[in-house]
Amino acid sequence: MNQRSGQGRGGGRDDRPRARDGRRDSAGHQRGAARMRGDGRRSAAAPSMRDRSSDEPRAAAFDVLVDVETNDAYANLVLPARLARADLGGRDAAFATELAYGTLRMQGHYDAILSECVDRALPDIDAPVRVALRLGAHQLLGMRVPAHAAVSQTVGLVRHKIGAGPAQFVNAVLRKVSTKTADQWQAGIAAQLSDPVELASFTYSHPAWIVRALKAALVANGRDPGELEELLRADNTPAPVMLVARPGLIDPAELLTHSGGGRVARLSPFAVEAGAVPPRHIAAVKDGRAGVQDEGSQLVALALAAAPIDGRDKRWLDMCAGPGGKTALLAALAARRGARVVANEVQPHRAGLVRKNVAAAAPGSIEAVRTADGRDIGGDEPGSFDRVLVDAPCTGLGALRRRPEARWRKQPSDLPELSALQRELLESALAAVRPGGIVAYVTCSPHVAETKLVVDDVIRGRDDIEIVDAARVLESVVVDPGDSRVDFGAGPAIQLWPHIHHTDAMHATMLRRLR
Ligand SMILES: C[S@@+](CC[C@H](N)C(=O)[O-])C[C@H]1O[C@@H](n2cnc3c(N)ncnc32)[C@H](O)[C@@H]1O
Repeated sequence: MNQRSGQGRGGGRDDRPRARDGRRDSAGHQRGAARMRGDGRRSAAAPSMRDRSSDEPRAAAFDVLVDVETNDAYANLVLPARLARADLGGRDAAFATELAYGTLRMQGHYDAILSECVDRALPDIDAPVRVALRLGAHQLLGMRVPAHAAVSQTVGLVRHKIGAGPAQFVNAVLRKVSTKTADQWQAGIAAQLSDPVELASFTYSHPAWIVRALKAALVANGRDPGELEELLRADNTPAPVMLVARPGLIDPAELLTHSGGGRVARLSPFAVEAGAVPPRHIAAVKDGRAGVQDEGSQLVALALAAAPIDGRDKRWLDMCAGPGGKTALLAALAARRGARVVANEVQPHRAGLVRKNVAAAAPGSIEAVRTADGRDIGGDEPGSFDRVLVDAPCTGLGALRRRPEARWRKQPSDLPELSALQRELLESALAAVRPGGIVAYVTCSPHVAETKLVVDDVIRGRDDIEIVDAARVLESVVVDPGDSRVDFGAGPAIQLWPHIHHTDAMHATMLRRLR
């Protein structure tokens, strides 16, 4: 799906757009389809952004998109650097961010539309030209940029960055795109799709395998599969930047005063929604008393610390710690009760990031930051830890709101290797924890193959492991149990959802080792 291409003349390079086949002009137009998809966040393109003459934000977005497309770059890493290089701030930075992130999120949707307007398979078009077409399509269909500005500015960009021939081609294709509204394109292509998964995939711009996986995850967690569209829409909605005020180091109220108009969050007692001040400019973030951390990540760490255990509670292990967001929160919690954290990370540079993240940790709350394979710890140090966090490497399908390109990069073929590693890490954690101690198995993915199936496989046939009702533990740590988002399901596992909890879709299963 979304590669409805290659139907044209094929072969030689021809920069003229294909004549439209006229199949869909009168299809029943679905009113409000673009709004329904949650794409583009039109409000991000406020009137002040509608007719910009400056090319700089578009140039920045284009460079980021080319980098992501051709070098597998991460938009959330390259965009801030590119904005800084161009000295873009305020509305220009917001415009460039919406251009880049919105284009990436809705890429599959736009590719399906663009494929109707060109005479060759999209992958056969040079990457920078393909990227420019998507960028233009986003302005035309997902933002309130007037058509003439969207086309002329994008064409000017292509002329400057690539050349006159490609500029002509982009001009012709974008003019064709602009002949229909977003709702008309939606209705026309939707009319050709009878499979509900393919339809959702096109409408909400998610690969079909992810649509299927998210639906299966909703069902496996006792939720109504009818929530799927809401979930897909939430994935297309930019997530607020969340900060954590690390307990004992800074109060949320104080952090709030430095963040320029944010607000305290409703679930994690340590979360603050960032205001106008970029986190990198907040002193407490720079020195490690606070950090950028999704509320869901805070909640699973808080739940691990809150789970009741009998006896000693002195030594905690964070087995997959890099870059150290949860380590820093755990260390702050451990310091309050005289416990110490061992942070482990297999990649040396990520272990370095853990050290940076715990720079402000209370003396003694970090026993060590190690660089080692977590799979060896259970064998090397059996029964040594009272609490163990396995924040396992995963597909990250729970954080699609924050990583706009991730959905196009992940493949179902990633799963077998990842889930094998996840099993081994969990087995090691269950060996490393002492009898009576607790392991939290955490993923930033709700995929059943990375969550329930991993846990089921690892504990199958074992009578020395008890599953803890983590959902009830979580209820005990949230700031306002009366909040409508406090719906953590029947348990025992925690599964958070962007469309319910407004967090990343973090999963946590808690296991107690009985002997
Ligand atoms: C989901 S991330 C952890 C995020 C981290 N807990 C945080 O909150 O900042 C998973 C981490 O596991 C690390 N990792 C992968 N394989 C590992 C292994 N065999 N042993 C230890 N760490 C591993 C990855 O390098 C990555 O840094």
